[in-house]
Amino acid sequence: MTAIQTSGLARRFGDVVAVESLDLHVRDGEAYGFLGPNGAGKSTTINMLLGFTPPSSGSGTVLGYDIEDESLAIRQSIGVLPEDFGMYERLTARKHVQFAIDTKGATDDPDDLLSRVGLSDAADRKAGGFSTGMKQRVALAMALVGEPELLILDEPSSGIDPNGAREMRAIIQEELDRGATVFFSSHIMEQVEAICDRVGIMSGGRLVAEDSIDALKDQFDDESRLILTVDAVPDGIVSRLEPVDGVLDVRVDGTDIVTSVSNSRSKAVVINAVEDAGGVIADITAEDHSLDDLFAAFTTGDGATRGDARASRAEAALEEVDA
Ligand SMILES: Nc1ncnc2c1ncn2[C@@H]1O[C@H](COP(=O)(O)OP(=O)(O)OP(=O)(O)O)[C@@H](O)[C@H]1O
Repeated sequence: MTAIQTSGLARRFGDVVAVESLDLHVRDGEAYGFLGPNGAGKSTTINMLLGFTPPSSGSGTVLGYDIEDESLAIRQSIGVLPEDFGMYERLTARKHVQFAIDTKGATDDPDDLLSRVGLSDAADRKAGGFSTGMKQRVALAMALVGEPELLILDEPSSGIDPNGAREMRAIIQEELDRGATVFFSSHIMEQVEAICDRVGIMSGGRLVAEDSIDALKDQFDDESRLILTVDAVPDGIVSRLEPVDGVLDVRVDGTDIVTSVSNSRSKAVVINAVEDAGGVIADITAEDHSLDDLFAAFTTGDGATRGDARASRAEAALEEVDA
C-alpha cells in the first residue's frame, strides 16, 4: 500500500495558490523528507492530509483513507507532530501524553514515552514553563502513542538543540526499524540526508522534484562548484558571469564569488572574467554539491533563470521516469 498518495491536490487562499496540482507518492515504510523554503506549501499540504484544511481541488489518501471523507480515521491511525502545537499550560507533560493515549484508546505507558524523548525529569512539571524544545519533545511523545503505522512530523527539530536533534533522529530511526513510515518536513539538510530514503522538494506550491537524494545529486554530476575568493567583489560581477556559456549559477557570499559550472572550460572563462572585471583572486576552491546546493537549485528563482532551469530539468527528469 502507498502510505500517502495525492492526485492534483490544490489549495488556494483567495489569490494565493498555496499548493498546486500536487501528486505525492509516499511508500510504505520509507522515510520521506518534505522540503521547501518558507511559504512553499508544506504545512498547507500536511493540513490537507490531516483533514484540517479542505482542498480546493484534487484528492488524496492516507493509509488508504480518503483525506476529505475519512480524516477522523486518518488522525486515529497516524502520529502527528503539527507545526504549531498548542499546549495546555496547566497540564503536566505526563498528562499531555496520557491525554493522547486516552484519545487513541492506546495502552502505552506515558513514562516510557517521556523517557524516549528525554523528558523523564520533567514528567510532573506543568507545560506552561517549558522551553520550545521541551514542548516539541512532549509533542513527539504524543505522536509516538500507539505505535502508529505512519508518522507525520512537521519540522520536528524546530526549537531543538543539536543534541536533541540527534536524539530525534535516533527516535525516527527506531520508528523506521519497527516498520513505520515517516513523512517529515524539515529545513535541516543534514537531518534529511541522514534519515531520508527519498525527498520531495516544494517550491511556490509545486513539487519540483521527488526522488532519492542520490538520484537528485546525480543530475548535478556533470557540474561542479567554483568558489573564487577575491579581495573585493567587482561591481556587476553576477550579471557579467551569468551569460557565460556553461555557467549555471552565480552568487556572491561576502568576498566569495560562488559559481556552478557545467564544464571545466567554463572555469577558465569565469576566472578570466573576474580578473578582467578588476577582481584580485586570493583563493580558488572547487567543491562537490551538497544537499543545500540541491535545495537551492530547485527552489531559488534569483540569479535569473537558474531556479527555473533547474526546475525544468527536474521536471524533465521526472517525466522520463514517468514515461
Ligand atoms: N490560512 C491561510 N490564509 C491565507 N494564506 C495562507 C494560509 N495558510 C497558508 N497560506 C499561504 O499559503 C502559502 C503556503 O504556506 P505554507 O504555510 O503551507 O508554507 P510552508 O512551506 O509550510 O512554509 P514554512 O516553511 O514557513 O512553514 C504561503 O503563501 C502562505 O502565506
